[in-house]
Amino acid sequence: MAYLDISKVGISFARAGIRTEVLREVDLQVERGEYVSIIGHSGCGKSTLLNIVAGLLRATAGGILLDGKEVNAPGPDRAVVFQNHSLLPWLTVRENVGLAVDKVFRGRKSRAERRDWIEENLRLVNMMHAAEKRPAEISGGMKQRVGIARALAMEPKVLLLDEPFGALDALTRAHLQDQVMEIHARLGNTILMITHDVDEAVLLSDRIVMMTNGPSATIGHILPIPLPRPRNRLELVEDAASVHARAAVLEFLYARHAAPALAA
Ligand SMILES: Nc1ncnc2c1ncn2[C@@H]1O[C@H](COP(=O)(O)OP(=O)(O)OP(=O)(O)O)[C@@H](O)[C@H]1O
Repeated sequence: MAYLDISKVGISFARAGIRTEVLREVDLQVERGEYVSIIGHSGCGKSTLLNIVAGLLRATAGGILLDGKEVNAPGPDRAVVFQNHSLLPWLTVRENVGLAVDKVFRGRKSRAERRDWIEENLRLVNMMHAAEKRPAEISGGMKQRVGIARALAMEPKVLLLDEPFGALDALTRAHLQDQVMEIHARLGNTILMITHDVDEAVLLSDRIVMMTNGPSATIGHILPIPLPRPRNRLELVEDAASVHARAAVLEFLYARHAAPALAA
């Protein structure tokens, strides 16, 4: 059985007496250590799917198993990083990460071990130099790095990234993508990431999951990205397999499943 097994998941919402089916029969198996991206037009249900995996929403059909255990509530085995950082503004960078570490490891690690663990994770994202700063005193990219450190510090079984680089400028985004690639290479995390960015999906993923448009969205196609790692963004620009993968995703999104407004 796959490490993360999303099986025939569906969800519908009722509003003013009308039921809308957002997702139908979503089937996805993710192996341990795999980096899987989900791409699809705005509103198709990507965040809804991620929130179901996070346990923040309950599927109305199907189910999810993580490492053989049913997912039906949020838990520290699934850490989420959102597009807009969710750091507590009154705490320092170190305290923000510390809060998560204390929650997960109190009773299992001593105070000194927890302090070292916080530092190790801040070092992993190159944020030790700003450990005593508060979120308002650091840049958007730095805040996302702290969010990633906080998520990694929980040692989740799966890291859920909801457009983690979406609000950043292009250069900061590239820098952070490289950092996440390095961390993934070093730690072997299992990652499920939502993105709108085709190049980002090709650069980072082992597989790209392409969603059809909603309502009743589902997985239209899953594209393996057979590029060797470590990957280098400059080399990929002219790499035939990379160019081919990019074209396949663009074709899916803009020819076969154009956004409703574009298709009209
Ligand atoms: N709690 C809810 N109640 C009612 N409708 C909801 C709820 N959550 C999501 N939806 C609807 O589900 C659909 C999918 O939303 P979702 O945010 O998952 O899409 P998305 O693909 O992540 O979009 P984007 O790329 O713009 O972030 C939308 O039509 C949204 O209005």
